[in-house]
Amino acid sequence: MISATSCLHTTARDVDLPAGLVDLLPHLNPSGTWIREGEGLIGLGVAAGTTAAGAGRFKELAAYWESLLRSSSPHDASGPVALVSLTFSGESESLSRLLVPEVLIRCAGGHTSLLVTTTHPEPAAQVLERHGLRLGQGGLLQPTGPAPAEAMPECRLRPGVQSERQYLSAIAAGLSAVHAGTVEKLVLARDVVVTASSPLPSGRLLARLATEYPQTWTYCVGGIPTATHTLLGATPEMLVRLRGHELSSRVLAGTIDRARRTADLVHDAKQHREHELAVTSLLEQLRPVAEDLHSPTEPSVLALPNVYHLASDITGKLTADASGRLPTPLQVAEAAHPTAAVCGTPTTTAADLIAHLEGMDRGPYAGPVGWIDAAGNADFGIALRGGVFEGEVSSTGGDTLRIFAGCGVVAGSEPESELAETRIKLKPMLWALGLEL
Ligand SMILES: C=C(O[C@H]1C=CC=C(C(=O)O)[C@@H]1O)C(=O)O
Repeated sequence: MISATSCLHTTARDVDLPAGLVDLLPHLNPSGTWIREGEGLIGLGVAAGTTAAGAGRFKELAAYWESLLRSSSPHDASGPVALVSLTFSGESESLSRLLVPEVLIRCAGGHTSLLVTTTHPEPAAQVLERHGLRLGQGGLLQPTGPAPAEAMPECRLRPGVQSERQYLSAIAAGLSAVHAGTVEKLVLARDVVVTASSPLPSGRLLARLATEYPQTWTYCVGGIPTATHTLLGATPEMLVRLRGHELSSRVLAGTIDRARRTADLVHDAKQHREHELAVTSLLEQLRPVAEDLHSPTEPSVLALPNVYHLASDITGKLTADASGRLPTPLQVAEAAHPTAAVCGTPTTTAADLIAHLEGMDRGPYAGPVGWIDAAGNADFGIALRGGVFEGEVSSTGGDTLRIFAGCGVVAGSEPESELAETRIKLKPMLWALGLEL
């Protein structure tokens, strides 16, 4: 960790890529990514970063970011940019983290820029070389080395904290709590563990996810040696996106296998109730920090290669305080998290039941993940359809990956079909690893 009093210098310039961001990924060991439809960002190395734990994790990361900005030049939309991942629960043993990459390649609206952030004067070419990049004639940014072999190391799959049978019992217990009226909705998750014969190339894994699931946000946050997890995945759910004072969210809840007909989702009252509770929770939680919140009267259907989801795109505006200050991105993320898409209704009772019935630490799974910039813009997705490297993590990635998936339990849920739903939600990561359930 670099202390918050370190002075950060960011230089920005336009560059060209021989192909796109996604094609660059297999050549690199990213400390962070956030890519959708070929646009977004790749971070390399860590110029500054910190970790936080407990109920105060959002505030601790926010305080660190504020002090970092005070000692940075320049600090506007051109830099610096931080990647952020927060744990689902304040009781997690995992650490929440914020990191400013040394190198950030950012692609938006067909325009690519390069940000190099350092704590001491160092030629940009040297920093780039350290991360396997070279800036050629005419601003062409190219990898210096070849991409690792296409094939993934041999992977094996084993049950996580709960076997499928134990998970079915947890769902049955959750359903009893629904029938007893303790909760109306409860999202229960499980994990599976993948062990590989050699370290998994995280850049190639991310490239496979971004290529096969372009409609999702392919995320990765790692790079801080003191933090125990590197998180990666491809989430279809946006908790909050902030552009100036404009806010938007994509709420997902209600799922069927892509092999079925959309009519099975659209005409299912149980799926709609599950969805409505997720939308209501987000709107209620955002109300203290936002106004003019609009949600569609009916959800739409989001088609992904593995599933159909009910989806609601919500918009609003941040509310300024008496002195005209807008809430910070981390304040908004804290207000919004956790929605009933990943926790339940009512929130606190559901969170207690989750801790008890899942018997595992969710770590960063289902927590906010994304980026913030110095101008107050941010994307915070919900860390779904992903996994966490465990144990020894080499520079190319770890060889043990814990992957998570959950589903909403409401009146009318059937344990066997909820279990089947978690299998299809595990599919993107398993497919990227060359595995099937
Ligand atoms: C909890 C997960 O998905 C959530 C997001 C979309 C649909 C969901 C559902 O239909 O249950 C879940 O609420 C997960 O992917 O692990």
